[in-house]
Amino acid sequence: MSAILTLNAGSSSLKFAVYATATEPELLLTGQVENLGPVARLAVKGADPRDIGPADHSVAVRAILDAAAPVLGGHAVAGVGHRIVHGGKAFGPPVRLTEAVVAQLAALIPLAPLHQPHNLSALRAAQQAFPEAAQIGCFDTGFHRGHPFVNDTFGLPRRFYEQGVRRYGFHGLSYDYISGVLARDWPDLARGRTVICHLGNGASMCAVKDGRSVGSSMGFSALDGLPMGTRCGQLDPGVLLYMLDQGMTGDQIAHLLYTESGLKGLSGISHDMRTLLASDDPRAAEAIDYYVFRIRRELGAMAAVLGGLDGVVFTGGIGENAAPIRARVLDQMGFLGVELDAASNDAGAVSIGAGPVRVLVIPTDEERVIARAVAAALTD
Ligand SMILES: Nc1ncnc2c1ncn2[C@@H]1O[C@H](COP(=O)(O)OP(=O)(O)O)[C@@H](O)[C@H]1O
Ligand SMILES: CC(=O)OP(=O)(O)O
Ligand SMILES: [Mg+2]
Repeated sequence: MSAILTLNAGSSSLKFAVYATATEPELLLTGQVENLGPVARLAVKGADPRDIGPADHSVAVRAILDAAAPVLGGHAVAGVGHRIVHGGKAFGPPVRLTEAVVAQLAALIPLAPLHQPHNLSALRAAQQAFPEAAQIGCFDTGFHRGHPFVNDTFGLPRRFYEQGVRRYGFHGLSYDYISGVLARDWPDLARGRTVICHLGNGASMCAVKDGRSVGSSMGFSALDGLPMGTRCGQLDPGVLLYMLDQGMTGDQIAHLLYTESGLKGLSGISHDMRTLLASDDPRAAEAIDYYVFRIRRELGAMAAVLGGLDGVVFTGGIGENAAPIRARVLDQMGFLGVELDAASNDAGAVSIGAGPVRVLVIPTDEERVIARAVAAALTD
């Protein structure tokens, strides 16, 4: 029996899964190295999490290959599926990661510096470990490639659009997975108008109509839209001009916007929502206030884009686990038909709405979307 390995490098975690190859791959093992940085943790399902000390993405890949070895031992790895955050203008559906493709993807590193280099270094590690396996790239931007022009463009001279300066949108593997769950379990909703809130360390929202993305809060890079763990979210471009005028270099600005901003920058305490929720420091409260405010604003904007709302879905580390954040996001949203059932929300139920708009909490599974793509590629 052959196996599929998936590698999903996020900004704060490296998630993996091992499947037995089948059209609907059968999960054998899943886990992640989380909290990448000075005290990273390896959490493999079914085992106690353990601290692995300082770990960047490359240390994490090695820890994952070690952790997966006992399960992989009995199976030949036929394919490795990689989450690739940015596919740019050229890539939508999954592709084989040939050297020519990798060269094009490497050119997109400046557009997703927290992800793209790690996605590609995970590929190199996997090529070394499994030289016979098919290496398949699955793009976070893919789900959004059919965006209508108005949500794909900026108000810049046309040549920038032609060059690829577009609102790509990200977290597409997550939105693809959630849309699949809706189609299976809530078919009426899948045909309707839904806002999916992917609230993880990176965060975005997607307006989905009849199963297709018609708008995303993230744009050209994974900086736009909502404030995130360490990223700023939507910013007046005049602020960038001000920073340049103050003598900051492009690299300094990039570092500030990607790694020193968002919840971390506003609170001065942590990028981690768990820490902020547990803190009684007023700066933590203000960071959360801004986070919630921006999600609410985007929800209203997306309801307008969709021409109404049939469903709201929460997913991602914060969306799935932080009941108080969900409650605050949906407070006083009755004018949109959104009411929260507080008891279901606190109990961690799947369906937490009380009004006409269905409100759901659905754990995302980007790995499964990747594994399905690998399985399909293996039969081509
Ligand atoms: N119980 C919880 N309450 C609040 N926030 C949580 C909880 N569990 C996880 N989180 C948040 O989820 C974030 C990680 O989300 P995740 O989707 O796994 O991240 P990534 O973007 O790296 O894929 C963490 O930064 C943490 O703030
Ligand atoms: C695109 C992005 O922000 O991804 P993540 O949430 O995994 O950091
Ligand atoms: Mg993620």
